[in-house]
Amino acid sequence: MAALWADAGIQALLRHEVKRSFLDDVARVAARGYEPSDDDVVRARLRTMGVQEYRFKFERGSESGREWFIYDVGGARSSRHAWFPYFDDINAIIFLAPISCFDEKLAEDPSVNRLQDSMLLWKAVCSSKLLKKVQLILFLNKCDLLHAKLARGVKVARYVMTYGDRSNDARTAAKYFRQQFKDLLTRHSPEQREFYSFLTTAVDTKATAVTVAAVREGIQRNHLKDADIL
Ligand SMILES: Nc1nc2c(ncn2[C@@H]2O[C@H](COP(=O)(O)OP(=O)(O)OP(=O)(O)O)[C@@H](O)[C@H]2O)c(=O)[nH]1
Ligand SMILES: [Mg+2]
Repeated sequence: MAALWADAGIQALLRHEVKRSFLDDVARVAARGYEPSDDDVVRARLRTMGVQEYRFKFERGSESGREWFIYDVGGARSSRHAWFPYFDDINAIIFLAPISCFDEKLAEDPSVNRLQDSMLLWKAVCSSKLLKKVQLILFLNKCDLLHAKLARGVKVARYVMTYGDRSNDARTAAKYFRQQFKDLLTRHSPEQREFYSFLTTAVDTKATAVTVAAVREGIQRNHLKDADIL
């Protein structure tokens, strides 16, 4: 199932158009009575401080009465220590890695490459004994920006030495990064586990809703299997 979705992600990636910025929309945003749309909300930069908890209770459908707890954790280095108390009793981690950032540095440490930092963090999560039973789901995010960056002529091989003479298109680059993350999971997980990955553009709310629905189903199925209900 994961592979199927990932391929769908590649198609979406190749079709993707770059999102507009707030500056393109200044008249609308500055108008009296402006109300942010869903697109505006996902385009806002709102740094997560510490950990934010969200609870959802389904009122209808097959999941009626079931409650989900979602914890959004800050990804900045100074926020990561706050994650550990939440490792105890979770079913799944959705890990977002920005694949367009292969040529960027961390704001908190300009000597560190952002994608490299994501990979090291992913490796640490995969290696954790505390998390060995937790389902890990990787979102290779910011595919629209990856596409735009490569179309502008930025060369992956200039920043990622191991990229070699592979083609400098978004599809090849995304596949290459996905394989790197997969290798880390395979090599560093304390127990064998499945690699679930999706190519995402989080600001594309329609496509993301489809991905999230698939992920939700996958987590649910895993949970029921673990509880021996399936
Ligand atoms: N173009 C584009 N922008 C994205 C995408 N995903 C996130 N962004 C933008 O990236 C910025 C940062 O997003 P946040 O959600 O604040 O990032 P975060 O990873 O939660 O950061 P922390 O809360 O500090 O951990 C926002 O302006 C988002 O709109 C994407 O797939 N494509
Ligand atoms: Mg955040």
